[in-house]
Amino acid sequence: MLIRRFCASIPHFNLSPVSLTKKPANHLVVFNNFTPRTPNSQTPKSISSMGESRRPAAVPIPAVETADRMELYRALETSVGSSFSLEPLAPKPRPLIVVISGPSGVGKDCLIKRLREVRENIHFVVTATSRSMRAGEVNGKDYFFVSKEEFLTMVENDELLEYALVYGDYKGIPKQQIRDYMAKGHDIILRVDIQGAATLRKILGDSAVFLFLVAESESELVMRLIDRKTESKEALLVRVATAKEELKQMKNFDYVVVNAEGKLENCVKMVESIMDAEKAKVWQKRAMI
Ligand SMILES: Nc1ncnc2c1ncn2[C@@H]1O[C@H](COP(=O)(O)OP(=O)(O)OP(=O)(O)O)[C@@H](O)[C@H]1O
Repeated sequence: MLIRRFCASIPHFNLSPVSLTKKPANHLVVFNNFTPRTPNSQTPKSISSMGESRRPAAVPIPAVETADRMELYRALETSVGSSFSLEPLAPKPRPLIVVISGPSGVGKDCLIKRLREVRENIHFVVTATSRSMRAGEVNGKDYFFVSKEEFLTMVENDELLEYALVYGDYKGIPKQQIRDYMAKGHDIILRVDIQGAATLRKILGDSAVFLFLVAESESELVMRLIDRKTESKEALLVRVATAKEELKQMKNFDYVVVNAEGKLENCVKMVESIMDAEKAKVWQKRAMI
């Protein structure tokens, strides 16, 4: 019964009553109706077209308990009629575009900085901005700091995937950087505000992965902004009020990731897991920029 099922699973396998013969217990002999494939041989077009005289010889399959591993492997290979391929069974993962967004002060920069330290083959797209540099920031690493005029020229030349005026400053994503790194097989990380994420969703649709970063609570989010001490009291008020509205946009994202107080490492692991899962999908996203 088992042999019948095994044979039925093999293409071109003719399980006629004469196909199996009794042999000593340690050897199963299978007569099959194909020519083992060699570089110069072809699979027969149809079994019925083969004359009796061309039937291949019996292929003995040694007993599993006593057989040499490779001998058994080769016998199985011959019996199924083709060599077992060394090619990977999983399709090659495509480069991902990961959009990371969330309210101001939630920890987007911290998350991305750590992700870049722990994960290979990712490229963080350096955004162009017309805002002035903060203490500790490096031009070309954190942002490309440009004047308003230079920024608007980039817009005119269609060099930006998306751009927006955020709190009085322009921010935009250079297209060429994405193309260059995707061509090298790198995953692309984009950091945008909520407004930017909505625009990117319209442009990229489901071809990118959208992550919404949150603190464990609204209160914790406000504390983080206060502690960062980078905003004036007026700017702080705008960011806090905006954050309340932005939290409502969570539903437009694919994943929500919590960056809890003192738990940045967990947050990074979660993002890595999401990226790994996306890469293991049978139908992977294909982003075209
Ligand atoms: N898990 C965490 N626990 C405690 N503090 C954190 C955590 N993650 C980030 N922070 C702190 O929160 C503050 C805001 O972080 P960060 O600048 O990365 O936020 P952001 O989302 O990039 O903000 P913005 O959008 O305004 O640029 C920083 O002072 C950072 O050190």
